[in-house]
Amino acid sequence: MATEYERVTLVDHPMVQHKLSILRDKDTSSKKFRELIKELALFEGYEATRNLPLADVEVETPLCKTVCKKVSGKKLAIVPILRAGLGMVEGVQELMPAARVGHLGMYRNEETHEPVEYYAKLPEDIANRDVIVVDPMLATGGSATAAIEYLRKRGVGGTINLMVIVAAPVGIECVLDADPDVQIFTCAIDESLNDDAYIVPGLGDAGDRIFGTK
Ligand SMILES: O=P(O)(O)OC[C@H]1O[C@H](OP(=O)(O)OP(=O)(O)O)[C@H](O)[C@@H]1O
Ligand SMILES: O=c1cc[nH]c(=O)[nH]1
Ligand SMILES: [Mg+2]
Repeated sequence: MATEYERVTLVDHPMVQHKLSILRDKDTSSKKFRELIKELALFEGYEATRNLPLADVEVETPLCKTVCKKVSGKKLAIVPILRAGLGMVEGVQELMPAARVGHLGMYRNEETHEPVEYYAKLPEDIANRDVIVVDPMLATGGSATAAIEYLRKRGVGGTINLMVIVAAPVGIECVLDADPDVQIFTCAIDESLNDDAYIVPGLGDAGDRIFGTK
């Protein structure tokens, strides 16, 4: 559904809200957490690809020839922000098996909360692709903004969609201000950030919960 922000879509299907509630629960296991992140990424992917262009194709059914539609336009790349974004890749890949995957490694400095870039490996032809950046958490917006700026510097001139699971208003505003074209998809817009820049109520540290590191 539309939100107060022009370029932000809230994916609030009842099944999404149900799964998100389980994801937020501190007693949800790491295994279940990974499954839910993957499922939510698949559901969100439907929304993020809603406006993909279609072209006519001729198909011969067992009965006759007919004209149908197939997705056309630019090829896609999925770009997870490591680590937590990795948890969303498989869900989006189920929807778009042919999409290439690029990786951007970033972690937040615990004191300044600024993103530190430590890895990048993108498809060679990234400049010619539309991109879906995936990361479950949009907190201050520093990591997502840095990722989008990196992609623009690497020549991505077309569509960049950012898919997150939980977003804070300050993070949304940071990303929208930084890029005039980016579209954001999120399953929830939470209240605020705490003093450690964690989203409240949020779901904790997504990377640690996916990989069991804490
Ligand atoms: O909007 P921001 O304030 O930048 O915060 C969000 C970032 O923080 C988390 O990553 P983290 O730094 O915990 O790294 P990890 O995925 O390796 O755990 C999260 O997955 C985002 O990338
Ligand atoms: O709430 C938050 C904020 C940043 N990163 C997370 O994993 N969770
Ligand atoms: Mg983390």
